[in-house]
Amino acid sequence: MAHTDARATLIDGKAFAAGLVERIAEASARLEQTHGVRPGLAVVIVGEDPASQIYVRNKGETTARAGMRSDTHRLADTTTQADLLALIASLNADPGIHGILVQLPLPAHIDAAAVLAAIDPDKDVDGFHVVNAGRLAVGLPGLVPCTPLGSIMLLRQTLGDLSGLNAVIVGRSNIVGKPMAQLLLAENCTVTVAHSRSRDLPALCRSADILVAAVGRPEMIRGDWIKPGATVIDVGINRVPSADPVKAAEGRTRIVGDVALAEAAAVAGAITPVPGGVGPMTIACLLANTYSAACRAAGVESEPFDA
Ligand SMILES: NC(=O)C1=CN([C@@H]2O[C@H](COP(=O)(O)OP(=O)(O)OC[C@H]3O[C@@H](n4cnc5c(N)ncnc54)[C@H](OP(=O)(O)O)[C@@H]3O)[C@@H](O)[C@H]2O)C=CC1
Ligand SMILES: Nc1nc(=O)c2c([nH]1)NC[C@@H]1CN(c3ccc(C(=O)N[C@@H](CCC(=O)O)C(=O)O)cc3)C=[N+]21
Repeated sequence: MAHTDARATLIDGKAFAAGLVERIAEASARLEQTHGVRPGLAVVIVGEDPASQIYVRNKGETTARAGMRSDTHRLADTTTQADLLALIASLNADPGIHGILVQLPLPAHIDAAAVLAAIDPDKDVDGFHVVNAGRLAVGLPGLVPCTPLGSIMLLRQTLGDLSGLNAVIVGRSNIVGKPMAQLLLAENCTVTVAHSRSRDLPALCRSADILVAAVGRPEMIRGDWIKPGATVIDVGINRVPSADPVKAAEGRTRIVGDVALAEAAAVAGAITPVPGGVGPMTIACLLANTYSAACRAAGVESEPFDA
């Protein structure tokens, strides 16, 4: 994309996601007409974490917009691991449910790894099961984590072919950083994964043609860490006090990314804003994964969405 002035292009993830959800809705309707299968997603949330409640509500609304079935299971934070595993077993066995998402984080008394391992890998629409992580690592088809998948779609839309570009990912979590590295490698990028022990992070970031921030620290990445013209994908979702001190005193909050947006936009070629960037893509990709899991269950080839 041409970089003609000092202002970066804002990558409109919200608009891209809306178009994607529309295409998924059409493909889902065709699947239902031709094979009598309506894609079904089950979301399981344990406890009352307010941020999680927002994601779960957004997912429910978007799933309805796509004409899919969406069941939300709200469990008390005192729920035992055994009860949660029993619910997952029943969802694994339910032919009307093609995707299962267990909202993270789980309460401390529950072993999250054991819970993720209990989900049928073919219904693991988060792509967090070791079988799907393994498939991604060796290049086999499988369910790919939604946030990295959505980020790659935005990069391809912005840059086209990613071959040979230097990509730096800040963050090495199993849900964002590591799968993002696998996907960028598959796109023929030269990939560096940075984390809390990395030395001279600003210099590392300045070497990036593609910079992915998945840290969870509000506005940590500054404008002078960015290579002029680089493409920046800000995955961070951080709740901070409102910029207006009166509202802040009332306890009002706003959401910012891991990148200082105004500074970065003066240097980068293109950048995803927060909100309105990667977040809506995560939800759209969750629906894309649910649709493809439903196709697989029905023995049908899924239609591709990566426009
Ligand atoms: N937009 C969306 O749809 C989604 C957004 N998110 C958001 O993305 C962010 C990251 O999420 P997630 O991957 O789950 O987070 P984790 O907390 O699991 O991982 C954070 C990573 O950042 C690294 N890190 C922490 N501090 C520093 C530092 N000072 N310098 C360099 N690296 C550092 C950590 O390093 P180390 O491994 O060494 O500890 C770790 O690898 C969060 O803001 C989260 O809310 C997450 C999922 C979806
Ligand atoms: N099993 C599991 N899978 C997840 O994918 C998962 C999870 N647990 N736990 C929490 C994180 C975070 N996450 C987000 C999804 C969408 C938005 C989103 O829609 N954001 C919008 C709106 C933000 C707002 O204003 O509320 C935006 O950025 O524009 C944000 C964050 C999924 N996660």
